Amino acid sequence: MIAINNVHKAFNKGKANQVNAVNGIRLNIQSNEFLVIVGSNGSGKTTLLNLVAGTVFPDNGSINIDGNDVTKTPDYRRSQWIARVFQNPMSGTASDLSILDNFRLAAIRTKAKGLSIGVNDAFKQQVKEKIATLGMGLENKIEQPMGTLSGGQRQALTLLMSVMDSCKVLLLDEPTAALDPRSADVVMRTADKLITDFKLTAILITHNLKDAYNYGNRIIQMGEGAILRDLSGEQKSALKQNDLFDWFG
Ligand SMILES: Nc1ncnc2c1ncn2[C@@H]1O[C@H](COP(=O)(O)OP(=O)(O)OP(=O)(O)O)[C@@H](O)[C@H]1O
Repeated sequence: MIAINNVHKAFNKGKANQVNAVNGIRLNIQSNEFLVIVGSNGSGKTTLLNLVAGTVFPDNGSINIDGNDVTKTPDYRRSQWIARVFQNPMSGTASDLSILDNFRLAAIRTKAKGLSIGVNDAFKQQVKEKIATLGMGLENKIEQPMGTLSGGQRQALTLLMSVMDSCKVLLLDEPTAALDPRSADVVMRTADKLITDFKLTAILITHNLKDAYNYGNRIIQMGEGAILRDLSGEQKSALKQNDLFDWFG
């Protein structure tokens, strides 16, 4: 689904403060793979995600998504394949608008899966049914402004709106970093369920080693712009949580 072929990305190129953020990475991510990326601060995780999303272009190498060479394709044109959820729960939705209106906007923007656009009761009912699948009781609050919800509730709705798009790839950049542990737990479980239900290919960046252990079917550790470890399937299942802590020893 995603092929990253010998990709390099340096910042401040040719200057004394040049940083080789991504340093010749080769990575093939299969359809339905849920890849977790861990690594120390500054190891290049977000830059790698930005390269996949198209907000940053590589200096060399190529990137393919779903069989298309997207190396020079800007992010807004990659959104036909890719949805992205950021750390900040405020970044994905409009605070002053109701939950319903946020879904209406998302439906207009993306021709969201399973939603026919309109102001009628049928649309409202469809939104309620989608939101009910989160199991958070938010289907009874759809007239409430988004800004009145907690960060966790908002992040769960952002996730739902993102994946209802026709996307095949979900990028999660520390989606729970701003949340309390309980909300973080709800959001991660929601993400996991949506990834399974919508058969998505997903990449999660996290500093939470418990989440890195519990979620995903492949894990890579990055260091200095390179992949230090890459474990998938049974190798990941065989990992102990302490092994992950040892990686950062
Ligand atoms: N736009 C930029 N301009 C200059 N340097 C940058 C830019 N973006 C990233 N870098 C540098 O590239 C390196 C990798 O940064 P990146 O954000 O990808 O790391 P990260 O692993 O996601 O870190 P963290 O865990 O702290 O979020 C860092 O040294 C960072 O300072």
